[in-house]
Amino acid sequence: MTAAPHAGLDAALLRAAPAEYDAILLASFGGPEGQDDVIPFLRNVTRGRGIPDERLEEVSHHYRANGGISPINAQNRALKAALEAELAARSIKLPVLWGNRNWDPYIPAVLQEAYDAGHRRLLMVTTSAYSCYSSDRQYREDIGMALASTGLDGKLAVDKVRQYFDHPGFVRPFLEGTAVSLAKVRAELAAAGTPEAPVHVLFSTHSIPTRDAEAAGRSDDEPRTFEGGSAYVAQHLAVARTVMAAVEPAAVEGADWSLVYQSRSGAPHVPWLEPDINDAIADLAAAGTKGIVVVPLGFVSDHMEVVWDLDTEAAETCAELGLAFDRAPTPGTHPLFVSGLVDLVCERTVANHIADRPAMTDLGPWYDIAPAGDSRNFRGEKPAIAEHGSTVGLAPGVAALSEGALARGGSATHV
Ligand SMILES: CC1=C(CCC(=O)O)c2cc3nc(cc4[nH]c(cc5[nH]c(cc1n2)c(C)c5CCC(=O)O)c(CCC(=O)O)c4C)C(CCC(=O)O)=C3C
Ligand SMILES: [Fe+2]
Repeated sequence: MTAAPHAGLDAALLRAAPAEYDAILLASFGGPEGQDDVIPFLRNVTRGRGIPDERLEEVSHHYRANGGISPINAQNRALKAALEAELAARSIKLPVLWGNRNWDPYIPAVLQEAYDAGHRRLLMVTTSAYSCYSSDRQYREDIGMALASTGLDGKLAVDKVRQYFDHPGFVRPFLEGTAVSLAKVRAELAAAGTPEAPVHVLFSTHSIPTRDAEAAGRSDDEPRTFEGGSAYVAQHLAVARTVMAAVEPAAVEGADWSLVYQSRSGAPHVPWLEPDINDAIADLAAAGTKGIVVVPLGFVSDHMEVVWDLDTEAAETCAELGLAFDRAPTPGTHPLFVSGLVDLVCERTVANHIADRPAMTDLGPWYDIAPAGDSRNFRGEKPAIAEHGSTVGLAPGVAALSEGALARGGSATHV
């Protein structure tokens, strides 16, 4: 047992009492499904920033090269089906609705359909595990804005499960995958006659602006310092360490590891998290590393960021430098991940309630209700659900998340 996270706040305020939900909302990013969708999709992603289509065309090359198709929607359809099967196997009668932030089926339409079908209280599960604006608050704002644009605020309640970066259902598939990838790279080096050659594990996640990282997982009322300067970095470091500690000692022997970043965009003068994975690979090669295992720790499925930036670009960097390379799988529809997501739902439900809140790092279990101001939106704050003191997305009769809606919702277990 370790100190409770968010020691400066009453931890009970960040735990939601179990409630009676009538559907699960699987919320994701969305992606284009053909060449004609690419520019409209990118306009959605960069909405409100006035980026000209010519500039959008420049960032579209990975979609263009793949027939204009992102793998992400197919992966979410598969995840939805897997969740439905797991719920049915446990006799949990909650339908799974699917909605995206940037492509059809769009979240506002899905909320309207849910309401028209008689649903009144949804529990959102996102395809995003860590804390930062893009992976947490932006989803909560998009629900807030959708409730406003549909006029459903006060009629349809939407809550959200905690960020699950250190839930065993998310971590264990990486643990398995890292061991397998290490064995493959070792075998390749052995076949080349250099079984003792140094191998390095690169845990890779999405780079974000440094300012966004620093605002992640904290509020102005609760100044708190994190390893690496932010909750976003600290969460990744803690999970990476957990994975390395759990992988077979023989497999990790002689293998060092580090956290690296990928998929940077934005203006060059704005600082983002570094080092970039390709720079890190070049530095490691110069220092004598002969094999690279890439673990896409920041991602839930093998979407475009993974298949392009890792399987294409990082793999090419390794090939050019003569390094052995293997990329571990993302959780995708791994049975442990699917059942872990259902467990996260059951933490919040009255029926089939699970009181245990497992977490594999000292940082978790992360909160159900974000502290006020958490993961700030520097482009202008919007109303967000699942935030302490917010009145958006609440069930009728619930005054505010700072009052009667909250109670200590079970106990934390570090596993
Ligand atoms: C932290 C994070 C995640 C992980 C958490 C999560 O999963 O949510 C994530 C996921 C994803 N990002 C994706 C795609 C894009 N992200 C962009 C732009 C940006 N992402 C950012 C951050 C993140 N992004 C940021 C700080 C920007 C800069 C602009 C801005 O401040 O918004 C752009 C615009 C063009 C460009 O700038 O390159 C695109 C097209 C897709 C779909 C992939 C597919 O189609 O398979 C997915 C899953
Ligand atoms: Fe992104």
